[in-house]
Amino acid sequence: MSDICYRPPGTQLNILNGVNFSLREKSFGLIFGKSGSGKTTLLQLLAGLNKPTSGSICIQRYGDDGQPKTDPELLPTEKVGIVFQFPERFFVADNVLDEITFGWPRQKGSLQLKEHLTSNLQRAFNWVGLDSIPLDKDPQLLSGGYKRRLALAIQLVQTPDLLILDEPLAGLDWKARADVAKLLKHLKKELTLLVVSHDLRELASLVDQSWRMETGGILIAERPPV
Ligand SMILES: Nc1ncnc2c1ncn2[C@@H]1O[C@H](COP(=O)(O)OP(=O)(O)OP(=O)(O)O)[C@@H](O)[C@H]1O
Repeated sequence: MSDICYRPPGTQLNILNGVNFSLREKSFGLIFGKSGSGKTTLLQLLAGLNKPTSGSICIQRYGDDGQPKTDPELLPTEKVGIVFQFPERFFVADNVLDEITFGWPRQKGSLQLKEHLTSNLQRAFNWVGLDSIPLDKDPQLLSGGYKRRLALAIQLVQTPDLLILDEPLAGLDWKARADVAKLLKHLKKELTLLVVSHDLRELASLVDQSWRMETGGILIAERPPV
C-alpha cells in the first residue's frame, strides 16, 4: 500500500494522509491506535469497499528464493475477505447452512461453481472447527465464539488470500477470546491476516508485523504495547 490518501466524498478533510505499509504473505499483521484514527477506513479501502482518493494498493508475489516473481499488480479485491466488528449482528438466515450459502448460485447451470463452493465449505468448516455443528441450527443460538467461527467460515469459503478482521475478539468472554485467538494462530498458516484490534494481550504473541495508527491516518511500525 503506497501513499494512500482518503477523503470521504463531500468532505474537506483527509482521514488518511499518505499511508504506507507492506504485509508479508502468510503473516499476521496488527494495526492498533486511538479510536477515530482511521483504522476501519483503511480496512474498507483494502477490502475494495471504498476507493482511495490517491495512492495504490498492490500485491507483489515472491518466489521461493525471495526474489519478486512479477511486477506489483493492483490487489484483486475478490481475493480479500473482511469480517466486520460484531459480524453476528449481520446474520440473516435461520440456519447455519443458509447463512453460509447466502448469495450462492441457485440455478442448475451453476452446478460446477456450487460443487467448487461445497468443497471449499468442507474445508472452511474444518479450519474453523465447525464440523460438529448441525447445519440446520439457528446461528443465533450458537455461542459467541461459534458465531465468530461461522463469520470466519463465510469468508474462508471464498478462499481469500488476505483476510481482514476488525476487532475479532470484541464482546467475547475470556474463554471465547482465547478460542478465537487460537483459531487465528492456526489460520495464519493458511493465509495472510490483517487485524485491527485493541485486544493486544491475546493477540500479541501471534503478531509478525504491527503498526500504530496516529490521528490523521499515519501508520508507524511499532510493537504492540503489552
Ligand atoms: N464517511 C465519512 N465522512 C466523514 N467522516 C468520516 C467518514 N467515515 C469516517 N469518518 C471519520 O474519520 C475518522 C476515522 O474513522 P474510523 O472509523 O476509520 O476510525 P477508527 O480508528 O476505526 O475508530 P474506532 O477505533 O473507534 O473504530 C473518524 O473521525 C470518523 O468520524
